[in-house]
Amino acid sequence: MLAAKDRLIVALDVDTAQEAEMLVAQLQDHVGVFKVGMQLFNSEGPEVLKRLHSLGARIFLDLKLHDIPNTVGQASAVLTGHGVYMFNVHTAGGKEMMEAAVRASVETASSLNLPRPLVIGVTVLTSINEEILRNEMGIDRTVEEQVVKWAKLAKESGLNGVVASPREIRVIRETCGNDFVIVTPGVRPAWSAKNDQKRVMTPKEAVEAGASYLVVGRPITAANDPVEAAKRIVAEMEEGLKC
Ligand SMILES: O=c1ccn([C@@H]2O[C@H](COP(=O)(O)O)[C@@H](O)[C@H]2O)c(=O)[nH]1
Repeated sequence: MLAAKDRLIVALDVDTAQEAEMLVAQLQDHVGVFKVGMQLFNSEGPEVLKRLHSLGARIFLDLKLHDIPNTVGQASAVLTGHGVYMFNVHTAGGKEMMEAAVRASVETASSLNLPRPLVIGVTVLTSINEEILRNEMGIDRTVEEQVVKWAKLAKESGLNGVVASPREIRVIRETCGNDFVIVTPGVRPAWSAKNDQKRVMTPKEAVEAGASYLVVGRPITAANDPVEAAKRIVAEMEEGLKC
């Protein structure tokens, strides 16, 4: 079983490689994975991955690919070639698109002799609630129903797991089993602000519910003392693992 620390993914939502490197240097003894998302990647390009890898960071590349199958397949091959630990696509892109991502990733990892990255499907973003789903997006299902529908499709398409809010973890586990990876943002300790996250739970609750990995950004990176914040979150996760 993964230790609490190894389940914590810190979102490096900063503009520069220098800021990201400082966070990695401070936090790498306290967390398992660092997430490079569209802000840092679009600002610094793939070079930032090399820089963070050279510090020993394990990277979740969160670019949420969503396009036609051929384009996503080709892009997945490129992302796999960067040697990342995990990357993601939108489940809303459909089965053919997800299968193309998995196929390209498996083939590229094998031809470059790299470990195969985890390919993860984003379901309903954690900033979306029932009202937004229905009134703005025109989806006539509950958030939970929609998340489960997409999680099943991700599993059928060969993905390793999904991104979902902590609130849907139990039902995804029941539907997709214990080996399915559940990566969960929308994690907020009682002592931090919710910001734009709508479907949240505490670190202890998310781990208790069965999360594989927790993604936490601002509660750590915007804290006065990021190391102390990460340690508090890991301690809360450890409580959850005991239950
Ligand atoms: O549904 C999703 C998918 C991705 N994210 C990403 O996770 C982090 C969360 O950061 P916080 O500062 O802890 O809110 C961020 O990089 C998002 O892009 C998500 O929040 N929800």
